[in-house]
Amino acid sequence: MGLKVFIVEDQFIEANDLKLILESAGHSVCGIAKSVDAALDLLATVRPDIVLLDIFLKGPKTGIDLAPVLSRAKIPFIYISANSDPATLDAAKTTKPDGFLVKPFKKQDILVALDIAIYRYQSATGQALLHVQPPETAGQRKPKEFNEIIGSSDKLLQALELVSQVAPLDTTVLILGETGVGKEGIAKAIHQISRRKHKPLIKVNCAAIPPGLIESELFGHEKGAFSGASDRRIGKFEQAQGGSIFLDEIGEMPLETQTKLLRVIQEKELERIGGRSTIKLDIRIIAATNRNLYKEVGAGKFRIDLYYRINVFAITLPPLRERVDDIQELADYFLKKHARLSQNLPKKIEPGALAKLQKYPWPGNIRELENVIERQIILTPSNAISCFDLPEGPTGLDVNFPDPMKTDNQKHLILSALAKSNGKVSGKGGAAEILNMPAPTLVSKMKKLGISWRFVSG
Ligand SMILES: Nc1ncnc2c1ncn2[C@@H]1O[C@H](COP(=O)(O)OP(=O)(O)OP(=O)(O)O)[C@@H](O)[C@H]1O
Repeated sequence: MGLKVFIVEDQFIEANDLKLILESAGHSVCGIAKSVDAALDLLATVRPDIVLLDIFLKGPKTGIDLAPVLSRAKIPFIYISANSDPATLDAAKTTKPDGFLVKPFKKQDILVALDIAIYRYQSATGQALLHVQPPETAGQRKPKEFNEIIGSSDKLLQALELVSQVAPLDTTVLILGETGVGKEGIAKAIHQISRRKHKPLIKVNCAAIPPGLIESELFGHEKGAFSGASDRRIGKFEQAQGGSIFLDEIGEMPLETQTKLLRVIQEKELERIGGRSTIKLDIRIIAATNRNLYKEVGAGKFRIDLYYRINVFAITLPPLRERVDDIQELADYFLKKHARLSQNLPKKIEPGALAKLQKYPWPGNIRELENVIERQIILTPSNAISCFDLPEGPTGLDVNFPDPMKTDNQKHLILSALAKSNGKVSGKGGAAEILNMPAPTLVSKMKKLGISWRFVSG
């Protein structure tokens, strides 16, 4: 059974397009209004399940003026707007919408936004609209696409159910969860289940790229785009052509880059830095963060329009302390994995030691569990592990201290910065400034990585 949708939109063609999209998906449209006053008149006679609400309308009042009326009547609503001016978006945000779509949008964006809005609304109010089934997990078995994701707790299966629903579509997915919960594994699974699986999945760790280089990393540059750009560089978005891009730690992206990213996502095209031609993109975006992006929006660190673009379909992965049922399976998996790597027989964990693992709060989640097990294997000469040496309180282990240079491609990043600074290491415009690190640290990293002084001009 479909939803009863009410449309508030002053453009006839757009309202009609929306109607066709909704009806083709089995929903019904119980009214269309061009102004707030017309909407109020009609809403006195019909009770929709949800309202699609344009911001700028005919007459003096805006969709933002109608929002509190809808909230009081307990009718969920999604803003649909072409307007991304910050003051309007901020005002819209304070009305707590159930979704936000930025025009232009695709049919699938609308349908997914409706499902999510209703699902969120039902979870928040407990008021069932009956049309959307929350994922069922009782007694359910894990699909084989998730063989590499260990665990079978209800909370994990609920998240995997959402993954199965969204993966085959081209919808943007936002994966949320604390550090080490397995967000990257989920991004890989989404790509693998999608029609894009034979094309690349390109990962970008937004926290690991120095702010001065992030744009050329993402969007590429032409030869001569800036001093030191001696070759054309194809950015990560282009490398992902036909496939998916995984924007990890998206909450760390500098505001200026967010503006460009929003454009790329909206227009589905980009220009390399210094380039004149426009390159059409066919990519699926998967983003992840361990931050509360909504709070970042409030603090002015994340653009609200990008937030809604990215947050089309969010999947939250539970922390390990809420998946106690999975700890034994995960521990056995890591025991076998490390036995295989060291060509030994796996050790067993005694019940008392397992109980200790199950009581620990795991601030670093699965990554921390794997580290603890690996360490204990080394420290235990016998075949059975009878005890784990775990810190009493939260360990601080793996808690957000992103080291901008902790990447496999340090050398590449340093060389790119040197190319951009024309070989200058310290001072204004120098590589150290671009990389946002003290010059002596950079010099010592260069020595370690064998980057020759020959390269450096001053
Ligand atoms: N369900 C799982 N089964 C097996 N291994 C897992 C599972 N989830 C995570 N891991 C392992 O735990 C480690 C951390 O996972 P991952 O890097 O995906 O976490 P993350 O949420 O992306 O962390 P961060 O926010 O720090 O980037 C990886 O080594 C991964 O292989």
